[in-house]
Amino acid sequence: MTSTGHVLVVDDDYDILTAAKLLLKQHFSQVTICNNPHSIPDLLLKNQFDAVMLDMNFSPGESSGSQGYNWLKKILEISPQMVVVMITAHGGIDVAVEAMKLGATDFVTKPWQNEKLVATLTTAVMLGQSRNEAQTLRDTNLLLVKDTSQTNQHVLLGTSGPMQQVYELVEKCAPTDANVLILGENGTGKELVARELHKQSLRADKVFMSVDLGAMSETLFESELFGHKKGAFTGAQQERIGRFQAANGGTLFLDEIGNLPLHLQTKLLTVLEQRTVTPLGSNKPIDIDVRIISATNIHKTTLSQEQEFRQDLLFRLNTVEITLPPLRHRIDDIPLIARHYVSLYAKKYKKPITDIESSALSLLQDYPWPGNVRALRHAIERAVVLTSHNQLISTDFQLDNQVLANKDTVNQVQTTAPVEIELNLDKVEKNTVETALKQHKYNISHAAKALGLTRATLYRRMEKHGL
Ligand SMILES: Nc1ncnc2c1ncn2[C@@H]1O[C@H](COP(=O)(O)OP(=O)(O)OP(=O)(O)O)[C@@H](O)[C@H]1O
Repeated sequence: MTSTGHVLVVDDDYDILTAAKLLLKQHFSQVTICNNPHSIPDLLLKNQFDAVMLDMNFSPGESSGSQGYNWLKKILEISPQMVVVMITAHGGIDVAVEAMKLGATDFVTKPWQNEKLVATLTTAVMLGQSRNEAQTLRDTNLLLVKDTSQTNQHVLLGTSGPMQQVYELVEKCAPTDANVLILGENGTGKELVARELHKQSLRADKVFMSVDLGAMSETLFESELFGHKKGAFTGAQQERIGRFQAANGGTLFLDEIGNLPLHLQTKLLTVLEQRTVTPLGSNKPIDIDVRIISATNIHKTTLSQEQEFRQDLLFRLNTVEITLPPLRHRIDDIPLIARHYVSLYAKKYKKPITDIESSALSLLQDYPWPGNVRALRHAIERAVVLTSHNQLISTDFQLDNQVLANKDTVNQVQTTAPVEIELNLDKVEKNTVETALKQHKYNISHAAKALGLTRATLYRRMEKHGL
């Protein structure tokens, strides 16, 4: 049976080469023979071999094997993953052992037994093919890594004070391997910051893998993250590596970490503590080396409650914490971000739009953007698609008037815990008083009026809550 595979046989004895070719071409799709080892570099450059069969001695009377060692070294220099099988004279076991120390994979003795030679080379070709495949995957991965980190889609924009602080933190902790927890409302750019941390880290040329824990079903959690063996559960028809292993050497971004149920938090904690994963259906732990960046839109106060989130896990995840401010707290960034997406979408939809009018920019700056930068980006995309002007104008934007009318509520809702609704009356009262004070810039008369209280009552409540 012929299997795919390209074999190179190098020997100075032409009879050996002819015999090898006659035998091997019945078993492999291509066999190249060569009687002059000086042609090896050129052959390696011009062909993709899966295995090389290499003689040890190339001069009459020579039996030390030193020529074979030198050509073996040369081959591995040019092609480090090459599988080399040495041909040794009968009794030359010591020489063969030495060659294997230098990187040869196996050896055959002359005169060979046909079946043994074919078996040895079949194993060598299979090993060579999987090494070539792995190399191709590594190269492709490297290209993808470069491609995704350089694309315009992933630029973190903003020059406002709050963003400067974010950049500073990113720059400081990116080159360390510290785990980072990124906090912020939906759409504030948490994933972009995670990518930036990876881009500026020592792992930049390795993979950045993102996992949305919020979207992962509980039943799939373990197999997705830790992988599984064939037959580990009904439906596991193939062995599959998990995200931890796939991200090995690189960065694993665990998005929506706050949505992880408590019992799965325990499993994650074990992996982070032990730095190993055990695929489902296996009992062999695999070492992993990944940097963990996690993110959540859940408020820190909620995360800090033991019944919601394991504090030992939180402690592992937030060696450094980066909080992204909502867009309404950095409205100076809106023109820059808006113009960036205008030009991106104008190009994408091939529309001759050059800019955005200043009145439209003011409108965007006045909008509270509960969906933050993601919502701004979508609004721009929609406007670019629908407009018939060369500059976007206010009426190109279909902003939600209700959100605009309740602008202050957006702030209030988003700055308190967005997911957990506070039910403790005392706390609700404190939050409401605090919000009213902030909204009215600590003008007691206005805040009291908004709350339906007299000034004296408001003062009493402020005192009660230590405000
Ligand atoms: N500072 C920024 N500059 C440019 N684009 C941004 C910025 N922040 C966010 N974006 C864009 O907004 C969108 C949402 O960003 P990202 O996914 O990073 O937010 P997120 O906080 O992780 O959101 P979620 O909490 O919903 O997962 C993306 O399209 C991203 O390109």
